[in-house]
Amino acid sequence: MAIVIGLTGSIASGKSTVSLMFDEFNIPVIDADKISREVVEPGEEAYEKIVATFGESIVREDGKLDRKELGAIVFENEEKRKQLNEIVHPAVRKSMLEKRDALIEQGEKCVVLDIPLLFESKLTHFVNKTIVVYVDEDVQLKRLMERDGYNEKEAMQRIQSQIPVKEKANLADEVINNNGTKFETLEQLDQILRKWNVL
Ligand SMILES: CC(C)(COP(=O)(O)OP(=O)(O)OC[C@H]1O[C@@H](n2cnc3c(N)ncnc32)[C@H](O)[C@@H]1O)[C@@H](O)C(=O)NCCC(=O)NCCS
Ligand SMILES: Nc1ncnc2c1ncn2[C@@H]1O[C@H](COP(=O)(O)OP(=O)(O)OP(=O)(O)O)[C@@H](O)[C@H]1O
Repeated sequence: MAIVIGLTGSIASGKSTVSLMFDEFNIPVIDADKISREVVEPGEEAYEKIVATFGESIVREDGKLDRKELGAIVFENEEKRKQLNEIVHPAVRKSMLEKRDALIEQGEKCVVLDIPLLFESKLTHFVNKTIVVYVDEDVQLKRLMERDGYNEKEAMQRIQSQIPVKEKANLADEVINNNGTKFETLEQLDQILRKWNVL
């Protein structure tokens, strides 16, 4: 029986950082953020729906979505964020499940689904075990502002659009504390995977 791990956390808590560590263990990761970019490429059904809903101002000159502009709209307005989710999420879910099943079919013993909104979207039935990558909110805010160049208001809007990472930690099978160094994070991941007999 393959084990399917749901990797989650809050924005900028360190999911992608932990994802890269799974790569080093040769464990495949299916990345919901990456898929959510693929399913909105021009010509895809979700793309057409987004343009019809949000208007031409969120389309760049090259025809692709202006993600910065769309982000500014949806993180300012909860109703619009929900509308966008309703368009994008079904296609993301379908693709993730197909990829998960194909990897298991190929004989992978462990597959990771990296899903930022695993708990918000109630997708825990997609996985057998959950890991939350936790950081204190001050560390999260600082890393988010540094990584994406948001001001404090923009960063806080994004943090507050999700269930607080502290609450997510209570829902997880295992928690990785990513306040420290990346090496300390790797050590915690290594321990969890040994405990689950994945390594
Ligand atoms: C709003 C969009 C255009 C902004 O794009 P941008 O390139 O700036 O950000 P990116 O997609 O890399 O997301 C960065 C992080 O923001 C958070 N986030 C993204 N979308 C959402 C959302 N709808 N609600 C809450 N948090 C979100 C996640 O933690 C994600 O890891 C984009 O995030 C989007 O299309 N979101 C809707 C789809 C979605 O929910 N994706 C997240 C997981 S499937
Ligand atoms: N232990 C750490 N020490 C220092 N910086 C870190 C650490 N972990 C992550 N970072 C940095 O913090 C930022 C956020 O991390 P990362 O991109 O992995 O978060 P994420 O949870 O994948 O974010 P998102 O939800 O936006 O996809 C990045 O710039 C990353 O390099």
